[in-house]
Amino acid sequence: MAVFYDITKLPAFHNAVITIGTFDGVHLGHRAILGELKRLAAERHGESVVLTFEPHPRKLLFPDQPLKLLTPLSKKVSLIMEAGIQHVVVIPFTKEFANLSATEYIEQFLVKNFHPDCIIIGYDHKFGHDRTGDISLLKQYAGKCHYHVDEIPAQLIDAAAVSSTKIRKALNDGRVAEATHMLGRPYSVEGTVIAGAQRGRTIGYPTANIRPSDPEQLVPANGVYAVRVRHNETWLNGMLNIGFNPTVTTEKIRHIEVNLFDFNADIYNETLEVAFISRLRDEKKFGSLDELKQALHNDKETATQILTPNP
Ligand SMILES: Cc1cc2nc3c(=O)[nH]c(=O)nc-3n(C[C@H](O)[C@H](O)[C@H](O)COP(=O)(O)O)c2cc1C
Ligand SMILES: Nc1ncnc2c1ncn2[C@@H]1O[C@H](COP(=O)(O)OP(=O)(O)O)[C@@H](O)[C@H]1O
Repeated sequence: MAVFYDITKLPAFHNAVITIGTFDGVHLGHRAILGELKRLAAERHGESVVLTFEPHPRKLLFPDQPLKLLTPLSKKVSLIMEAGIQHVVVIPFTKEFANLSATEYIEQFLVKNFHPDCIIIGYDHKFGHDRTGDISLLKQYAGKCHYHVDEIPAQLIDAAAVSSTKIRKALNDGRVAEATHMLGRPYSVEGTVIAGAQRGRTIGYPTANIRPSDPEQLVPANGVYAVRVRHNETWLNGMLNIGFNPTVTTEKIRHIEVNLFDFNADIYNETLEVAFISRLRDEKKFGSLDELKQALHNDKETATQILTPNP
């Protein structure tokens, strides 16, 4: 099992069964493809290999359109590995790479580097300069280049009814439970605990301020959420606010802060992973600190109900 970042230093894979994609989010649609890759690799006595791109192609092709991602590269790689794939190759998505014609992509990139036994791709996958390559071109070259093509049919991809874009939209609207359904796991963001204004403890709700480790990762819509939080190897329940804390400040600085239940420790500079379970409400400007405290009390009750498994 290994991750390769340098395409000039690849081992000779044995009967490589490969698939290619950006896989942002490693959602249920991606998982269907990874499952097929695993199954075919076993059937053909080959090694399973996922080729993925970094940076995300849209960042290079459309630099003016901001794009926040669902999974930082390290998370994406570990999710693919956890799905049981043997090798992940990270391909630098450069201008030069994007400019390969569809036939160069097949012969100079895929065949020369991987000598694939089998290539698995979705029925609608496009590749090469201007995305002119498709599955029929790949099939045309199969005999000459000694590989098989395995097509993931529309039913399998569409059955998942999932796309990275749909998940980004759901999260940007705060619909985190819908994101969970499409991802097959709760959406999560990892970050470091930084110092805040130290007001939280004075109102009885200390809140760890989180700075995401990857500034390119999507942070869900402003609002209050029930969350599970990983601190080292332990998962804790908590409630989290994303927003501008309008009750206590007029500064337009977006904060992400979490109050952990049944927890009391100084965790400045430590790493937390926040998994978004349920949206509770919008952030509000309350008339007083007492009203804010009352709201936090209610949020804690609601979050506890949501996060506690029914007996
Ligand atoms: C679950 C939760 C919900 C919150 N909801 C609001 C809110 O609706 N409006 C608001 O102004 N601040 C809200 N806050 C933020 C508090 O204003 C903030 O935690 C407090 O001022 C402490 O800030 P500090 O950690 O920077 O000291 C919320 C915080 C949490 C943890
Ligand atoms: N239950 C808890 N939930 C969140 N943070 C806690 C908790 N107990 C202790 N802490 C610590 O207190 C800090 C938050 O206190 P707070 O007064 O809100 O200060 P700050 O404004 O610097 O975040 C956290 O960063 C963490 O180190």
